[in-house]
Amino acid sequence: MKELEERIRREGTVKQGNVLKVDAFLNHQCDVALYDRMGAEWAGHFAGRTITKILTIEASGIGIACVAARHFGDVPVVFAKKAQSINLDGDQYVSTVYSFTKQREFPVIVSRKYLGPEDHVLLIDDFLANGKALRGLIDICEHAGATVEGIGIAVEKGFQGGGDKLRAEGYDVDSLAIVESMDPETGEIVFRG
Ligand SMILES: O=P(O)(O)OC[C@H]1O[C@H](OP(=O)(O)OP(=O)(O)O)[C@H](O)[C@@H]1O
Ligand SMILES: O=c1[nH]c(=O)c2nc[nH]c2[nH]1
Repeated sequence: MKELEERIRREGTVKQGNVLKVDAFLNHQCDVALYDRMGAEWAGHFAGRTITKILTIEASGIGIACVAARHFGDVPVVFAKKAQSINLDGDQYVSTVYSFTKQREFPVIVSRKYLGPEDHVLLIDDFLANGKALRGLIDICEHAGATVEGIGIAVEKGFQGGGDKLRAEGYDVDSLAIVESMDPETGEIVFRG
């Protein structure tokens, strides 16, 4: 998606430790009109697939997934929680995810009420790096007996390999911008062609 690539070039900054900071529009301050155009792109890519639910993971995926849902017939959006809460009751699917930005493991929890074998799921997230977050969500779908129809990602860091491993396993991963390399010294960002 050219618009997203240009926005990353214009407003993104490359940090040490393979971190791309795009919090001016994607995952801190939110450009909702951009989210809407991203949702339209995924709707085009996944047209023809039956999607009954969108699944994402807190925190940064939630806003993007909710706007995307408007392009998939307003299907419900479920987000995996990263902490137990007195607000979570009943039976849960639980997995574990190593957080790239927080550098520690979190439980990922989805109530059994909101995901089941009848569901055809689109996974949505802001970033795909090593693929840990998606592995947690896929694990939860497997526990639920739900079908993963596809994966929509805003920014994939291709050089970290998580996306290509998932593609090799047969998942339909649609990343709107794939960063092939980025240099914290010069700030240069190269996208996959
Ligand atoms: O492919 P991966 O290596 O798993 O990296 C991608 C994940 O990392 C971020 O989550 P994180 O827990 O760092 O922060 P968040 O609370 O901003 O979502 C991002 O939102 C993705 O969920
Ligand atoms: O803002 C972010 N920048 C990143 O480089 C990244 N990788 C995973 N998750 C991320 N979030």
